[in-house]
Amino acid sequence: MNQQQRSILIDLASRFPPPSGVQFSYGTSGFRTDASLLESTVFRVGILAALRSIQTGSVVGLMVTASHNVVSDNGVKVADPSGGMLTQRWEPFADAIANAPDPHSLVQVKMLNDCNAFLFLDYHRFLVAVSAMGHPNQQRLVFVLFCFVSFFRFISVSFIFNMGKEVLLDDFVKKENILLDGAPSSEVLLGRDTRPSGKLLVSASAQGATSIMGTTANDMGILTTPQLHWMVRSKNKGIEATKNSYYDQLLMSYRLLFDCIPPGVSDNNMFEKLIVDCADGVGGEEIEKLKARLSDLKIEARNIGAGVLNKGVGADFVQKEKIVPRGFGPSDFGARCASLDGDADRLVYFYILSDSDKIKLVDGDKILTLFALFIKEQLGILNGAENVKANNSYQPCLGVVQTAYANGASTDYLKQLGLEVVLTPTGVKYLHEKAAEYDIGIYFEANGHGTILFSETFLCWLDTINNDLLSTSRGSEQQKAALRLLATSKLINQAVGDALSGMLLVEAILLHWGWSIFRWNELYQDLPSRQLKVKVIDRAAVVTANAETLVVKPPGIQEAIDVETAKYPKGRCFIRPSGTEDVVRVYAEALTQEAADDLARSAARLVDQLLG
Ligand SMILES: CC(=O)N[C@H]1[C@@H](OP(=O)(O)O)O[C@H](CO)[C@@H](O)[C@@H]1O
Ligand SMILES: [Mg+2]
Repeated sequence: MNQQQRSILIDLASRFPPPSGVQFSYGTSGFRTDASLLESTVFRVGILAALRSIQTGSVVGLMVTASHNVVSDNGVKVADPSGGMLTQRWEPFADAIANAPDPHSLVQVKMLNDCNAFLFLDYHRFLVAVSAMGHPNQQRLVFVLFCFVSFFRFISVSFIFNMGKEVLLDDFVKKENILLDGAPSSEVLLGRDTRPSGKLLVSASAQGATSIMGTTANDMGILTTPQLHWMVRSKNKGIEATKNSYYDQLLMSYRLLFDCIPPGVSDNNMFEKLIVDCADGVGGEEIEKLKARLSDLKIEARNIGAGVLNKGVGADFVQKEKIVPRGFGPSDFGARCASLDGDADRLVYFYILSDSDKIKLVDGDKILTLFALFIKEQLGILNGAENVKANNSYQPCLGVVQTAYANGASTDYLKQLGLEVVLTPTGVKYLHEKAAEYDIGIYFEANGHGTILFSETFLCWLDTINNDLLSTSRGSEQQKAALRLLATSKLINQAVGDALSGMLLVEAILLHWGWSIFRWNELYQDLPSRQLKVKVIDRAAVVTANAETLVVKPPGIQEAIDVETAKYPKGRCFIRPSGTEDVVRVYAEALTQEAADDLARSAARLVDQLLG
């Protein structure tokens, strides 16, 4: 980093001093906290995004959102050039840059100032000594001695103080081989959800990004988190990256799936409207845009922005509380309903049970199961095709990825279908990475965040098969199966979980089989479960292993949980530190709701006794 860049950066950074006494950590989903504490962090994440863009020679995204958190919170996360989450390798740097104590510590060796302080002390001593002497020879001697001592002190102090000290940005740039001088132009796409604090924070992040010379910050305005990820991915593939092109792609592929519905499928479900709770977040406005262009699906959007974001509404509320969200009531009994979260990257379905505020939740696990059944069916049809039999050297591998929060009944059901099911730690960065190892990888968190990833190899193979079938048996079920899979790969967001695209795929699959939400929900019965959270002094004291199903630290707690769990038939229980809140989460599952509640409460008590 040259001197000019250094001074621009220090000057800008000093306008965004970090709050005192706050330690930031790039958690499950970037940095998240009270919005008033975040200006310096988003500025610095802007710098990080610019450096990542320079390193990869690609467009990088920066999203200002706190998803399902309360409206006064905000957050920031980076989308890598693939459209996925920031590479985990850069997370320690994200922590370091967010926690650097002052602007100078980003680019300068602060310790030189300490050396100067030592020299000042010497100079002061020198003046005192000289003024006490009468003879000029004595004064000269003291002067020479002063010069010697100061010189050696400067050398040794500089050496000792700077030994092992790092200049954060310079060191990182060197280590990651980022060529700042003469680098090709770099670009960061910025986006935000509807939080009132978002505008100011985006402006700070833009200043951070452009403080790195040659970087352009392109503000995409208010959009859903998955839209920003989709735009980053598209732009890097040379595809137009606008909201319009996003909707074009979604609607075109939905239409293709609609046109491929097998003949004779019951249309019971077809004309019933879908009611969507938009969490009073960004999904509200976006779903209105989608609706305006959708002729084959009736959608009624509620909680589209007039109420308080995420308050008694949204996917997180519905999934955790299992009660009707604000704006819904007994008159909606029997309707097919869905909930998005504040930034529209989570989706759950539900229906209202009669005479109560209770709902039947159709969660991320059920969405995953629906997708898995559909893909499996299409692959089965395709395997029956002569062209595929003739070219059977390639067998696409389908894998399913869940976390420990997946309901045990869903995992059992998926395994019974003969599918390979893998568990990863919580956080889509882990699930996404694992799913990308398959030809077709389906991942979902129980809370409704997930997608289907298709490998390039599989898509090339599918394209060839589809072209062959087009010439030999156009319009056959086999050719339609190939087309359905191709359309699904375009409809479902390949960058990240996306409530809007996920919702269209759910709707297309329900239509494909003529299923109601009740039929879908009957695939398997969820085991009763309970989630609790416990406030602790230091959540980092809890260390887990085996995809968060075992506690390694503090010692003794896992054994105690095991003793409690053994008391309940089909009992399962685990604890883990949250990555987005200052709590330890407790999850329990058992044969009855009462048992699940008891087990969760006993585990929460253990956590409280040991760590509270
Ligand atoms: C139990 C639960 O729902 N945890 C959520 C929540 O993470 P925690 O680390 O549990 O706070 O927020 C994450 C980001 O949205 C999401 O990926 C994750 O699934
Ligand atoms: Mg979200």
